[in-house]
Amino acid sequence: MTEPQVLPQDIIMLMGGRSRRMGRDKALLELDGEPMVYRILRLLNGVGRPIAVCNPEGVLLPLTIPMVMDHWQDCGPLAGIHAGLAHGREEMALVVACDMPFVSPVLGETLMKTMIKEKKDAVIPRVAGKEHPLFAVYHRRILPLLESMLAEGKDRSVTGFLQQIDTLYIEEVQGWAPWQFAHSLFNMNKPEDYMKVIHQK
Ligand SMILES: Nc1nc2c(ncn2[C@@H]2O[C@H](COP(=O)(O)OP(=O)(O)OP(=O)(O)O)[C@@H](O)[C@H]2O)c(=O)[nH]1
Repeated sequence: MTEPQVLPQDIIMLMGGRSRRMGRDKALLELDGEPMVYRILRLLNGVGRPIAVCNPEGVLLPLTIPMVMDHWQDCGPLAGIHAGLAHGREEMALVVACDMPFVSPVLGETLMKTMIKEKKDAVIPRVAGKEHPLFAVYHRRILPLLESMLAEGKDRSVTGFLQQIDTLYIEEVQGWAPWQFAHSLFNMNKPEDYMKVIHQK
């Protein structure tokens, strides 16, 4: 059997959130008996080299991938992107939130190839005007700006940061219906989102 080709990018799996709205750790939510963190790693197998970015309470599951902590704790996903990029090896990284049950390797590869072709700082999917910066590709050269923004502490929103870098938005994937694009970016914040996924799958 041939091994999947690993593309030259890191995969930064964000799992350092507090899951307050969900009421329990989103990384551990199960679908068909499989915790989300394992599911995402399986779905994205071959798309890059994964790294998990956690909080100090850590992960209650054994992971065979490198795990790092945020340098700025409780500062949200932007701090997780920073930690992942700082520990990454490659020039680019695909960021993925741990609460996205339908992530697509095809979209991951499309974002990366677009990044290589267009030479941007970030390539972000956008569906019906809504940005999805937590399934997106970022270039390592954004690190210094990211660090100064986190250190300054005024605006730690990912969307605020995207306005300061050279960001390209992609609004379709060749050969995909719009619903497929939206579906692959669905994320779960509240128990009702999780219930919807369980009942609709
Ligand atoms: N490393 C890291 N990841 C984070 C942090 N905050 C959120 N995330 C991750 O970012 C993704 C989206 O998280 P959110 O839903 O915005 O935040 P959350 O804290 O998990 O959930 P809420 O408490 O309900 O807002 C998930 O994968 C989280 O694990 C953080 O401070 N550090």
